[in-house]
Amino acid sequence: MTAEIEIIRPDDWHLHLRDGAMLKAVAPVSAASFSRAIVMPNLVPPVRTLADLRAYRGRIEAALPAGMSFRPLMTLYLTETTDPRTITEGAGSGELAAVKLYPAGATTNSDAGVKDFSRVHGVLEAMQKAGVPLLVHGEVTDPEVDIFDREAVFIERVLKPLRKDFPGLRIVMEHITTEEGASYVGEAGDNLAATITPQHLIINRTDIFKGGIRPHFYCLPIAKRENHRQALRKAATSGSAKFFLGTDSAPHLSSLKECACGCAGIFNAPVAIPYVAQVFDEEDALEKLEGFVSRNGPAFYRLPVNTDTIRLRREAPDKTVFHSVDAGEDGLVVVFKADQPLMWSVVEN
Ligand SMILES: NC(=O)N[C@@H](CC(=O)O)C(=O)O
Ligand SMILES: [Zn+2]
Ligand SMILES: [Zn+2]
Repeated sequence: MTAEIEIIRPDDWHLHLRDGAMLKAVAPVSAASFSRAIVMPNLVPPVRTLADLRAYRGRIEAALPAGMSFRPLMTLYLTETTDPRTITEGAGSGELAAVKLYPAGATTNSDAGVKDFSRVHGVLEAMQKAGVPLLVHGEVTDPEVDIFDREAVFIERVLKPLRKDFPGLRIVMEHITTEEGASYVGEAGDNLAATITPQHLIINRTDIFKGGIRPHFYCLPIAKRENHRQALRKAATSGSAKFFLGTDSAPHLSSLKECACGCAGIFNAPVAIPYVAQVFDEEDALEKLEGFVSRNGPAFYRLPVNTDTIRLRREAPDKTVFHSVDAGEDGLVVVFKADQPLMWSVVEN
C-alpha cells in the first residue's frame, strides 16, 4: 500500500567523505538526502590540525554542485600529540564540531590513533571544558579479544573508566552494534549518546555469509547476532533522544572490497534514508522516524533542527534500485544491497 510522510530534512551524524575523486563522487550523494553531516577525519594522513580541517572543509565545499546546500560539520582526529589549545581555538571559532577517538589499529585508517590514553588527558580536559563532544570508535584492539566481543569489552575496559575520569565530557559512542552498547547508552546520563547505522538495523552476522562471503556487508564494528540487531531496532525506534542516525557510509572501491583481504566499510549514502524508513515502518514506529533522523542529533550537538522538509513515499515495492557510484578512473563503489528494490523512496518536495 502506498503511504507518504513528510519529515524535517535529516542530518547524518557519522559520514566518511574521503578525498580526491572519491570525495567528488560521494559528496553530492549525501548532500541530496542530508542537510548536514559530521565528517570523519580518517583521511591518510588524518585531519589533525585546524589548518588541515579548514583545507578539508574547502575541498568538500568545492566537491558540491553549485546551489546544493550542505553543511559539513568538521572533526579532528585525536592523536597522542593533539594540542589542547587546538580544541579551545576550534571550539571558540565554531569550526570544530567534535573530536574522533580511534583506538590505534581498530579500523580503516586508524594507525595514528591513541595507544596510551594517559597521553590525551590534557586534550580531554580541554574538550570537557569547552563542551566539545568526543566521538568514539568503541572497539578494543587487543588481538586476544574475539572480533564479535570487541565492543562489549571496550565499554568495560575503556568507556567506563573514561567516563569516570571525565564525568562532564560529552561522548557519542559511534555505530553501536550490540545489546550491551544500546543498554549502556540508554541507561547513562545525558552526556552519553550513540549513533546507529542503517546496516546494523538490517543485517546480522549470518547475512555476511549467506550463500558465500559478502564483502559489501563487511564493516567495523562487524554486524553481530540477531538478538543484537533486535536490540538496536528497539533503541532506534524507542523515541529516546540518545539515539540518532549516523550512516557510517564508508565508500571503498569495489576492487578493494572484492579481493583476498577486503577493506571494512559499507557505502549506503544513496539508500540510507529509504532503508531507515523501511525499518521504522516494519517496527510500526514511523512517528518516531523524525526524532531519530532529524531531531535527536541536533539536540545532542546543540544545533537548531533544519527548517526544510523531505517527503518519503512507500510503494510496494518501489522500482528504484541503486547499483554503484562511479568514482572516476579508479573504479566503482558498490551501494549497500545493490540492485535490491527499495520499499521507500525520497520524493522531491
Ligand atoms: N566502518 C568501517 O567499516 N569503516 C570506516 C571506519 C570506521 O568507521 O570505523 C572507514 O573509514 O572505512
Ligand atoms: Zn568506526
Ligand atoms: Zn565510520
